[in-house]
Amino acid sequence: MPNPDHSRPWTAPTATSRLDARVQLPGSKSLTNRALLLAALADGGSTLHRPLRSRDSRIMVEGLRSLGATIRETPGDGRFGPDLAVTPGPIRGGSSIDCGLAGTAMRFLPIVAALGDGPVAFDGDPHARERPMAETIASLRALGVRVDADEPRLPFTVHGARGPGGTGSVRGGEIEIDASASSQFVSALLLVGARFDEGLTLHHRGERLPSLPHIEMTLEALRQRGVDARRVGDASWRVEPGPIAALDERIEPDLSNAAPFLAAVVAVGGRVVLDGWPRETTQVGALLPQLLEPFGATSRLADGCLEVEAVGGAIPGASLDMHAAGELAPTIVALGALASGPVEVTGIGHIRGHETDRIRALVDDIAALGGRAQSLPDGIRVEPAPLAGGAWRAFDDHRIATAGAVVGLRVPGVEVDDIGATAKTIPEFPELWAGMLAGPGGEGATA
Ligand SMILES: O=C(O)C1=C[C@@H](OP(=O)(O)O)[C@@H](O)[C@H](O)C1
Ligand SMILES: C=C(OP(=O)(O)O)C(=O)O
Repeated sequence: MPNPDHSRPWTAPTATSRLDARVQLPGSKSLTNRALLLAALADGGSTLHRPLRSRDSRIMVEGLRSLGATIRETPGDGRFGPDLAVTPGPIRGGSSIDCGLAGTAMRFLPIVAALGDGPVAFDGDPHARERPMAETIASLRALGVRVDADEPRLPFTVHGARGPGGTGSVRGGEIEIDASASSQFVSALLLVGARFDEGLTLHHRGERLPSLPHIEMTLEALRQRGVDARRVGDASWRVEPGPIAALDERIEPDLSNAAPFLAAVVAVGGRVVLDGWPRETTQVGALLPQLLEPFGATSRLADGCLEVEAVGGAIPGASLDMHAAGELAPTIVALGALASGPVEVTGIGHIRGHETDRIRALVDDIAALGGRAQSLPDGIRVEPAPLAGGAWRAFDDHRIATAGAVVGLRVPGVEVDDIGATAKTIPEFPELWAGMLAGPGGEGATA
């Protein structure tokens, strides 16, 4: 699926007054794509209310349609578009799926394809071919599923177990993988494991396990659908075989995409209220109030909204281990570029395999503005330095693009080369950002 908004240059607006804004964010990518996939494997029809509508969710919708699900748009009550009604069908082969740059699609859909009745070819954007995929291929082979792959990455073809020469079904049982490069390898197998004859017992053996909250999200999504799914050891999980119940679900706003809006409060000072902040959630973005505290932000959850306040001015330095929340790291590093003390973020070596090599991208972008950032074996360190306007390259990465927006709040003339990269998970970003800066008075920024 081509990226429709490719290369849209954008001058990041600079804030001219303290923030006073209320923001409503579109649905969570991680929750939407899990709900879509589980609905396609369920025992009846499900409706997703207020789903995310973005490139990554469209890729998941198209992929599941190719694999046999019927997915229709139905009128919704959300600001960001229609609901999605999903009717499962027998998993079928015979298609090609373009995963774009969506990690959830490229890791989750091949495991679904293993249940099908023929070959399914997977590919993606040029950079998707560089993202780690070895464990997807190895785990399918360990499950007895044939995968044709010249290299341990995209493109490859999965031969569904019900197809010619297949074993008729995926038996499941006990397997071991190394999920050091991505928690999505674990989530993918757990999401589909209930449809294996013997369910699945999965062990991770490797030097680190990033993004544990995303695995917890997977387990919870399964349990909400009546599947017995649980952690059975430090890095071991079990999913019992059985039906996946249909479920109508209202998708929470994307709390990870709240990161730049909340970082803006630290950068500029003032107050931002985020609507629809869940009291309980499995989203890793729920850690944001705690992550922003060392930078001087205070947060309050009341009446279903999160209110974040900061005084503005000098941003203190900080040292954070973000292994559980790597997807939030680019935003924190952007604050680091504006801080008056050193900011070090560690535990995030694996984000070199995200949409782009995020550590390199951030080091280069900060350097291009005259800043001082340095790559560490498992992270990044930013030293205080005066910044000047200049080019900020997005590298097709939504979170690098929005990190540029955060820096631009205090540095006039930051030119993000491709704000269209935000179409991956938050296509409305430029409008929402402008709305936040305009505030109730409508005069909070220079463009
Ligand atoms: O399962 C998911 O929905 C995700 C898991 C995480 O992946 P990694 O473990 O590769 O970081 C996260 O960074 C990504 O944005 C979404
Ligand atoms: C790493 C991310 O995405 P993906 O799902 O493509 O891995 C992300 O959104 O920060």
